[in-house]
Amino acid sequence: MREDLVRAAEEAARRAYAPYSGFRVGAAIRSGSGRVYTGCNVENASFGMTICAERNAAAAMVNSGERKVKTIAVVSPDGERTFPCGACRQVLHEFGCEEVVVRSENGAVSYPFREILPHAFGPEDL
Ligand SMILES: O=c1ccn([C@H]2C[C@H](O)[C@@H](CO)O2)c(=O)[nH]1
Ligand SMILES: [Zn+2]
Repeated sequence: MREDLVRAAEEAARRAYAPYSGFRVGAAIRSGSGRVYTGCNVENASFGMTICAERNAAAAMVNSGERKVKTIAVVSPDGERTFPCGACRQVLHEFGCEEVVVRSENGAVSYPFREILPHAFGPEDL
C-alpha cells in the first residue's frame, strides 16, 4: 500500500519539468476516497514561478473534487529522503494531511504530519 504510493510518486517524478535544477521530484496523494493523485515539479525560466510536486498533486486532488489528503508520498531521484518544503507543508495542512511517506535506503518510511509541521496554522484557527 505504502509502496504503491511510492511507485506512483516515482512515475510522476519521470514527468518532472526540471531543466534548471535537474532535481526531479514526484508526489502521490492518497485522498479521502482512497484515490491516488500525482504531481511533479514544474520549473520556469523565471525561477520563482516554480511549483513543487506536492502542491501540484494537491491541486490535482482539489480539481477532482476532493478535499482530504490522507497520505502523501514524496520521492526525488538521489535516493535521499525528500520532505515537502515549508510552503507545501502549509498547503498540505489545509487539506488535513495525516501522514508523509518518504523513500529511504530501507524502503518507505512514514512520519505523522504533525511531526513535520507542529503547531500548524490552518482553517480551524480562523
Ligand atoms: O519537496 C520538494 C523540494 C523541492 N522541489 C522542487 C522545486 C524545484 O523545482 C526543485 C529544486 O528545489 O525541486 C519539490 O518539488 N518538492
Ligand atoms: Zn514545496
